[in-house]
Amino acid sequence: MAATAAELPIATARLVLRRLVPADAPAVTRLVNDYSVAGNLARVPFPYREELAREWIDSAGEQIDSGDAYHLAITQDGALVGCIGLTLKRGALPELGYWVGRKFWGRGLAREAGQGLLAWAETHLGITEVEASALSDNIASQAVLKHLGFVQEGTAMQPFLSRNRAMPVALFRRARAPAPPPKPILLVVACALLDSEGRILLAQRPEGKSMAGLWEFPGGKLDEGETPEAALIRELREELGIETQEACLSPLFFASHSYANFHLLMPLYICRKWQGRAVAREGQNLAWVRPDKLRDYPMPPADVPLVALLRDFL
Ligand SMILES: Nc1nc2c([nH]c(=O)n2[C@H]2C[C@H](O)[C@@H](COP(=O)(O)OP(=O)(O)OP(=O)(O)O)O2)c(=O)[nH]1
Repeated sequence: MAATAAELPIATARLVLRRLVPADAPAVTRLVNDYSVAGNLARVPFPYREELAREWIDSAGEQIDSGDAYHLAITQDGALVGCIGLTLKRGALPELGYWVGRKFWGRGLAREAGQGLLAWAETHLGITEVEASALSDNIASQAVLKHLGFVQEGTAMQPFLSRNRAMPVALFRRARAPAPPPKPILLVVACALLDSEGRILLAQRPEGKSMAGLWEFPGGKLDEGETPEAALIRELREELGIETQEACLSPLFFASHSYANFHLLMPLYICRKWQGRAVAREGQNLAWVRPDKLRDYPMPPADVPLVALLRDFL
C-alpha cells in the first residue's frame, strides 16, 4: 500500500473526502445516472448502471493502493454528494476530475473538495502542478477551476462517452499555489478512557460541527490559562459527566496534523480510573470499542496514527 493512503480521509470545513467503499455503489449510480451530471463527464457512459459503479469503486481502491490515482467519495454529514479524483500520469501532469450530484449544486462543495484534495496532494504527494478540463459550455465547472487557481491554457476536442461524440473542452492548468499564510497552532487535549473490559470510549462528532459524523477521543480546546490536565478533567465532566483527577491521567502519544485552517497539536492521555458513568451530555453518540475494532470507526485524519499506536500499546 502506498504510504500516503494512510493519510486519508481528508477533512475540510464541511466535507470528508474518503475512500470509496462497495456500499457507495447505489448512491454513485443514483447521482451519476442523471444526464446533467453524466453529460459533463468524458469517461462515463449514459445511462449509467450500478455494475459500472461497482467496477469503478473496486478499481479506485486498487489505484489508491498502487498510488496511480486518488478517486475519493465527497461526503457531507456522512452522505455521499459526489466524487473527486487526482489521476497521476506518466509523462504528463496529474489530472483533477470531479462531479457533484445535481441536488447538491450551488453550495460551493466542488470548490471546497478541490481545495482539500489539492492541499492534501501538495503535502503528501509533493504535487504542485495539475491539469484539468471542462466542457466549453460548462461555465460552473470552469468557475470552480478558476477559484482553485487554474488558468485556461487552450481548447481541444475530447471524446465524451456519455454523448457518443467528441466535444469541445477548455484545458486548464494550475501552477504551484502561492505559499499559504502560516496557520495557528491549536492545542486540543484528548483522552483514551479505558474501561475494565479493555474497551476505549469514542464519541461521534454531531451534525453542524466540523468533521460531523467522525468518531473522536473525548476532549477539547484549552481555556485561557488552563493546563492540559485541568482542561481534560473539565471536558470529561462537561461532555460525559464523569470526574477524574490529574493523578489518573497519563500522557501517552500526541498528534500533530495540519488541517486547512489550523495545525492541530493534540496530546492523548490514557485514563483508567474515574467516578461516575459516562453519559452523552452533549447529544453525541458514544461507543465503547475494543482496540481491534477501532478501525471500524472513521476518525479525523489527525487520529489515524494515534489509533495504530494505541492498538499496539494495548
Ligand atoms: N476532542 C477531540 N478533538 C479532535 C480529535 N481529533 C481531531 O482532529 N480533533 C479536532 C476537532 C476540532 O477541530 C478540535 C477539537 O476542538 P473542540 O472539540 O473543542 O471543538 P469543537 O469540535 O467543539 O468545535 P469546532 O472548532 O470543531 O467547531 O480538534 C479527537 O480525537 N478528539
